[in-house]
Amino acid sequence: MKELQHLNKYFYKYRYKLLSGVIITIVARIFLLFTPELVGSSVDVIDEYRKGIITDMAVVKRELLINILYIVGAAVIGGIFTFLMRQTIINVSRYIEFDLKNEVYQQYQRLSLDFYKSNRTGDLMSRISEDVGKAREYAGPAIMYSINTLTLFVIALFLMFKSAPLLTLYTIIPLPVLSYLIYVLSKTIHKRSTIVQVWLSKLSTFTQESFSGVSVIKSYGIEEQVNADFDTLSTESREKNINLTKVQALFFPLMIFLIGLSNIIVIYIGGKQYIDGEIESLGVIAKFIIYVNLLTWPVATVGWVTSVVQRAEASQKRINEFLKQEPTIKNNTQEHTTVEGNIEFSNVSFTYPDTNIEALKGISFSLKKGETLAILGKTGSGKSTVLDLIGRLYDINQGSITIDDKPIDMLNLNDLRNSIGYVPQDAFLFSDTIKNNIMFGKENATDEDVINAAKNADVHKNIKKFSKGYDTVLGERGITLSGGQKQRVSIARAIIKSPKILLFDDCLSAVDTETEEKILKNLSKVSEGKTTIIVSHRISSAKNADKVIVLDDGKIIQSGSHETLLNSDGYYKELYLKQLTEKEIS
Ligand SMILES: Nc1ncnc2c1ncn2[C@@H]1O[C@H](COP(=O)(O)OP(=O)(O)OP(=O)(O)O)[C@@H](O)[C@H]1O
Repeated sequence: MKELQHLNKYFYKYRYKLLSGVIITIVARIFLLFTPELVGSSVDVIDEYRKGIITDMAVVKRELLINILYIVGAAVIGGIFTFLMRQTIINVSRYIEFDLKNEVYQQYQRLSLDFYKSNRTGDLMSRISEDVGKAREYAGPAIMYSINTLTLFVIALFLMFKSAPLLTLYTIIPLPVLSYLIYVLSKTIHKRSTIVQVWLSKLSTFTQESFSGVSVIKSYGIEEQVNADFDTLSTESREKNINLTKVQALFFPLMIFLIGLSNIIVIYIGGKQYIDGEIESLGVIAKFIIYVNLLTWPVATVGWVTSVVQRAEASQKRINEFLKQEPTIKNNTQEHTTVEGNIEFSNVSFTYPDTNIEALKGISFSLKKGETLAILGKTGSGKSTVLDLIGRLYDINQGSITIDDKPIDMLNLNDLRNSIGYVPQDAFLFSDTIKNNIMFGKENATDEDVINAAKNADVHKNIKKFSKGYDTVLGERGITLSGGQKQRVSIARAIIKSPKILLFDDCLSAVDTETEEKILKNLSKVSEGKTTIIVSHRISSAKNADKVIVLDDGKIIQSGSHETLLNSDGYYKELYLKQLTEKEIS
């Protein structure tokens, strides 16, 4: 129960709702317990009439009618309170589930990139859905059924002991056995349903992938192979489901068997005691039969609740492990920082913590506010890493990075990131309208801002061609943009917020050189006064930059302006000549 203590703050938050739920539960159960006593007294009235103690039939009828009215009244009021019981306690558990999901989600947002590298997306999803769901079962149903059982048990046993102590002892003998068996059964059901879930998720991942990759499957003509694989998976999944149904099917027969057993004990022992004169009336046997039936469910839930609490404890443990993690990239100051855009790298080295790859080795360069730097180099030479370090997605291992002469880790992290417009190598767009995808960079942007940004990214004309224009929905169930269009929407998103620092990571690779030329021309206007870094494989993107650096295996092998680099032998000049020839040929 140690891990579940995390939920106590939520219980406290909803203490009034919870308390009213507890009271309502107790009241609901009390009304339920009127029935056995009333049935018992009805049977007694009939018995007394048969024995001649009551001689007037009208008295019998009146007594029975009153009892029936009480039973119906108690059932109606009990029913209303049972409804309210669910409305309070189960609702509280839904509120707690909502809060806990938000808490986990906010923690996900807080954590740094390395956290996402070391945890699989599936795991992150299941913490926030399945594990939170299991914790909810503890916060709602488990508590509700526990109070339910406790109230019923205490009051029913008191009433039963009062009228026939020995019979009570015999009657409750099978109940702990029932509770234990239900506990074992619930655990087995849980184990098997977890396996079913695993297979279900394998099936849905497989199906999802085969839908997304349908063009590859069709073009390779491997439909039959895919069908066969699906068949194997679904057969296995069916077997697991059948295994689960087998144990689930035991649940009710077991309950009915044990209720039957208790009934037999009541009738046999109760009957014997009645004959021997140890019980004063037949009504006792009648009401005991009802008590047994009333107690069976709550007793069964003791076993169920035990296994729910165990599961919730395990789930909450996994959730707590995530909640306890601290982001590796910390915001070291709450003071606001205004960023001007002067960037300096001094002898910076960086090794990725997860792969131990030394991506940068002793990099130094400086950029004044408003200057443009182009970074070129072979694939894997460390270009994107330089941009990631400016956004402080990672902290460096050696050397120093300063922004406006302040160490980067002493700037307010949110202010730093807000002053950066970053266009990643793989443009990521949300399944939302084009307008919202662009506005993502600036919440309060006007339509005019959106259009201007799209124009500068040279994607306005493309967007206008869609029948719904800027309201076109992208992604699943929406339009799929071409690689170049995605890149340009992503550029529009970065420039709309007019940031102090613009980082373009090879984001013109999917557009033709003519469009590239146009975008670069627009960007030179947009980026006026802003520090800009363009990572590229093309000389055309670098030629107008104030400075160029060429990286190779994490080191700077050339630096200077376009002109100076063209005048010296090396990677830059070779690339220039190669791309010049390609252009001439095309
Ligand atoms: N997130 C990461 N985690 C671990 N290693 C990484 C990560 N990103 C890059 N690397 C490694 O760091 C090195 C530099 O990668 P980087 O992406 O900076 O190169 P790049 O020059 O931008 O390459 P490209 O031109 O292909 O985009 C590579 O060896 C790469 O495998």
